[in-house]
Amino acid sequence: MWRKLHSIPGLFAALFLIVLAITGAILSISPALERSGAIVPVAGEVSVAHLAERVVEQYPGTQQIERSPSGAVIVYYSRDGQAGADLVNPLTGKAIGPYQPSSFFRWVKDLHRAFLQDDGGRLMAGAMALLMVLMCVSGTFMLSRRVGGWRFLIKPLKGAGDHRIHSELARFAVIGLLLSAMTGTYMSAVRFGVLPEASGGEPSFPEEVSGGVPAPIGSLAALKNTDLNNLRELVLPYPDDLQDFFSLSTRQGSGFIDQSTGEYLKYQATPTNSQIVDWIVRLHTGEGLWWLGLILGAAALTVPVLSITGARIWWLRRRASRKTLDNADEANADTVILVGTENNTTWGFARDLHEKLAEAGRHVLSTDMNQLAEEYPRAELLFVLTSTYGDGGAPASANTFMERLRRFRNTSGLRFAVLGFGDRQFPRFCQFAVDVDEALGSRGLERLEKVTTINRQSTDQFGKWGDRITGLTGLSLALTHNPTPTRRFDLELVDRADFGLEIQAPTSILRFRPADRKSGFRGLFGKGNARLPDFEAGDLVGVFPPGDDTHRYYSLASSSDDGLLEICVRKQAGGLCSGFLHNLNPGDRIQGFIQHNPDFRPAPGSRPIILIGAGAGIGPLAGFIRKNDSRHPMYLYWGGRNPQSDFLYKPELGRYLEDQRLTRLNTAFSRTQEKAYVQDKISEDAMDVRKLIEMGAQILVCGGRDMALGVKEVINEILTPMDIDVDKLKREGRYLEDVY
Ligand SMILES: Cc1cc2nc3c(=O)[nH]c(=O)nc-3n(C[C@H](O)[C@H](O)[C@H](O)COP(=O)(O)O)c2cc1C
Repeated sequence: MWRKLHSIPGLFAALFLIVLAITGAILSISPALERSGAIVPVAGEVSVAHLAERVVEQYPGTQQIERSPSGAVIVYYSRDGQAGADLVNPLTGKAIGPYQPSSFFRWVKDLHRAFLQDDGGRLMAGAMALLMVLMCVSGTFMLSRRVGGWRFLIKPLKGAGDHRIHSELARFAVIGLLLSAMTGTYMSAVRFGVLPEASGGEPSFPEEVSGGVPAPIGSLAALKNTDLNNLRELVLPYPDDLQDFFSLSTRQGSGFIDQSTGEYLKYQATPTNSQIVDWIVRLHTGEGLWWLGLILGAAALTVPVLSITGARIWWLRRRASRKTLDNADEANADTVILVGTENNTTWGFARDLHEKLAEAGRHVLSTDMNQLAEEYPRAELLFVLTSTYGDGGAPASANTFMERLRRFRNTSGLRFAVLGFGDRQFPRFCQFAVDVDEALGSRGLERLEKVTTINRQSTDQFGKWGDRITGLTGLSLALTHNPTPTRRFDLELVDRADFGLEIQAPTSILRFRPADRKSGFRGLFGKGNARLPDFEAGDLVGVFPPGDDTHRYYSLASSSDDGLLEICVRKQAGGLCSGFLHNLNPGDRIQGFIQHNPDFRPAPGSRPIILIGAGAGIGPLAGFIRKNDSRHPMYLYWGGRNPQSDFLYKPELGRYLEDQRLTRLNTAFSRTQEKAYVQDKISEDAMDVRKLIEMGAQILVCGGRDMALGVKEVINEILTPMDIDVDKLKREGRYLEDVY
């Protein structure tokens, strides 16, 4: 529901909202500009009487003195029958220059208020402000759901690309946008009479005046008692009319002052409702609050980017999940397909299944696993297609599924089959699918087919699963989905550093730069401009060995900002891809693609980070340290075999210690006298490690599975007195693993 509330009005209103936001941002500068040119005396320094006296000396024909919310003082006068207006210095009453409101700002204001139209435009602007309120609220609800609850709204976000930019910007700007939108809506509602205007701020005209000889303006008590900074406007009496009076308006109230006695003839304090309205207008315009104006302006500037990224997210989601599939509704579906995905490839398989089931006459509903309803009253078949992420965990579109499942009622005797998508390169192959299968079974649903796993999106395995389902249900399903091949780019090896040859653990640090394909015009003219795609240390590069269409993932030790793509690769016995990489010479080329892995990153902030790795697992950890420009406390535990042979990144780590990007380095070597593993070093440092965890430290582990298990065991021992365990830290995002 929140998504619909967010995306439909968003798409419709994007263009109008962009105009409102950009004009709002421009207007937000105006109070700050005015303020920077204004002379503002300190409170108590200048009274209205003092100012009026000076002004009248300079402008004998003064009719009105006005003070703008930013502090500029304007005198309206008549001279030789001509009306004029000057900006004056409030300390001396002398002219600064003629008062000429900027025609550019006036035009921008008209565009902002009414799209340069009359009431129709104003109504549209008001409606847009209301839509913006809706978008801010629905967006905040969506974000809270995405991060797992309101408590986590400010925690570091996962994800990459448009999603990440959209959420980060929205989180930064939402309060400012909401404030502008709510105050704008209010102002519009008052303008069109939907809400009543504030009233009762003006006193009635005085019935009687003293009629005495006018006293010098600087001696009038009511004006002497009013500080200039509270002034809004002072209207002077008509010259030589003894029955006329001063009319004074201040922040606190309005009144009429006798020109002879200098006393108030009538006074009315500003009622609370007028004060509230006044504040609402100031909060919207930033008038008199120039710093707030600039903050609101900065927030408004995010709207064009939010609109573009929002539209792209909507479009990609629509294309990927094709929610426009001929979807049955929850009440009528006889077949339900639930999809768990991080990067949407699983949706491609789900779509094929959906279409084939629909062709076979079923009423099919396909949706994300996180959208599981409380019941599907008519459904007989449930298919769950899900990938696995992180260390055997749920992908993004299924991360609240298990919780939702607890509220699910199986009212129609559903039979289910789970199909897991994963990659055997990861130790917990299709683990989430297995967990979902077990959870559905334990909710009393009948298993149509045992959980099936598909390695690397194999079309062949998918087809075979379809054949089995055909046999079990009698529905003819010739499943044929063939995922689109990933876009690859070329890389050229720049240099390599080799380690571990003497101790039978050949490991190399390989650095690549983007390679030009040198085709077409670019190839003909000069070097071309190949660029690395965006990535961070901890992301993965998928590498294709020649003649093989199956990629292998390697964790990245550099980020694209470094200008090079760096990986650390251990040569596996009989390993096709690692063998190929180890045989490369500078100038040789490979093909790869980037797979983002935002779940494996150090958290921002000042809490300590404990990095733990062994062998080639040091790659991404070294990348994190290299990027530690803010000198975040970082502790590295790393295990190798022999310091003379496989001490990877030794010189770099020395430099990082020196310039404090790395706080402490602890190494363990297993093929020396010491015979120590990394977990032994952690165990020796148990007290220190516990203290760091008590301070909120985050732990990142990278390397082989056995090492990761050993480390987990030791950390669990360290945590015992704290009455927590690694699983709890994992749930809090404080224990991350990149294990292979
Ligand atoms: C960072 C990362 C972690 C992964 N972790 C696992 C895992 O633990 N187990 C597994 O079987 N597959 C794992 N995979 C493989 C994906 O599940 C597999 O590529 C799947 O087809 C992706 O489908 P999706 O794009 O719909 O999410 C991982 C992939 C990546 C990029």
